[in-house]
Amino acid sequence: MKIIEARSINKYFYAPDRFHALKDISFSVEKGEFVSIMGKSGCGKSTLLYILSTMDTDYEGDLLMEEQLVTGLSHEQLSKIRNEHIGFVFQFHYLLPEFSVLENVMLPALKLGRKTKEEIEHDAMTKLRLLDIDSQATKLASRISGGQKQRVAIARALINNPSIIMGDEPTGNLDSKNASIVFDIFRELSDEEDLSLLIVTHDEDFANKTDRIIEMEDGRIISHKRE
Ligand SMILES: Nc1ncnc2c1ncn2[C@@H]1O[C@H](COP(=O)(O)OP(=O)(O)OP(=O)(O)O)[C@@H](O)[C@H]1O
Repeated sequence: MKIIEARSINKYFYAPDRFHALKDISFSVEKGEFVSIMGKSGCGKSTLLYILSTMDTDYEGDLLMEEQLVTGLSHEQLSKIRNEHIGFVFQFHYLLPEFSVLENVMLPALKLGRKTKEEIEHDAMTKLRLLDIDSQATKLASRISGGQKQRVAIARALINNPSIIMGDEPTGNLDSKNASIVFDIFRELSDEEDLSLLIVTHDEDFANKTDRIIEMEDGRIISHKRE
């Protein structure tokens, strides 16, 4: 099944001048597939991820999630889809420093309001165990290392059991040892949990180990390299 699909997406910016930022972008990510997006600075990677994650609705073309058209839905509907289907991991973890590790992971599920606090706490501990960071649960998020913070950010991205994880340089701020730990976690999530991953990276070693590399140049996809 296609978890996400872009059909002929074009994006223009109008300030200061008209600028064609994404040119006829078409591709899809299958269930359980681990895909990386590479390309020089300014080629449009973040702009594309912003559209695919349904945050930016100002584009031409169609976006489908789990084979349903999402282009044209209201902001409320999109926000629901985002919360239920997409987990985000960024270069900077954006954890709330004054909250505990456990509370940070619980937050997106509390926001969704589907389960009791006890159930959410149980789920959050399960995710923290999966990321092998449950021993840090009661610590303040500001009091753990950079690599640990990124693992907590991944646990948080997983809390609502999304079908896809999208990442904008999630290992960009980590040393090589921690970057490799985070990569291995992504690989395991793809192989064992059948989770789809779409990760923007500048790290060629990282990209070479994913299932497919989407290479961008000047707003276009110029190749799909399958490993
Ligand atoms: N809000 C905006 N208004 C005008 N132009 C923009 C805006 N946002 C991005 N751009 C332009 O669109 C192009 C793509 O930007 P984008 O941030 O997607 O690149 P990127 O590939 O993610 O780069 P990087 O690797 O440096 O993060 C760039 O030329 C950028 O200057």
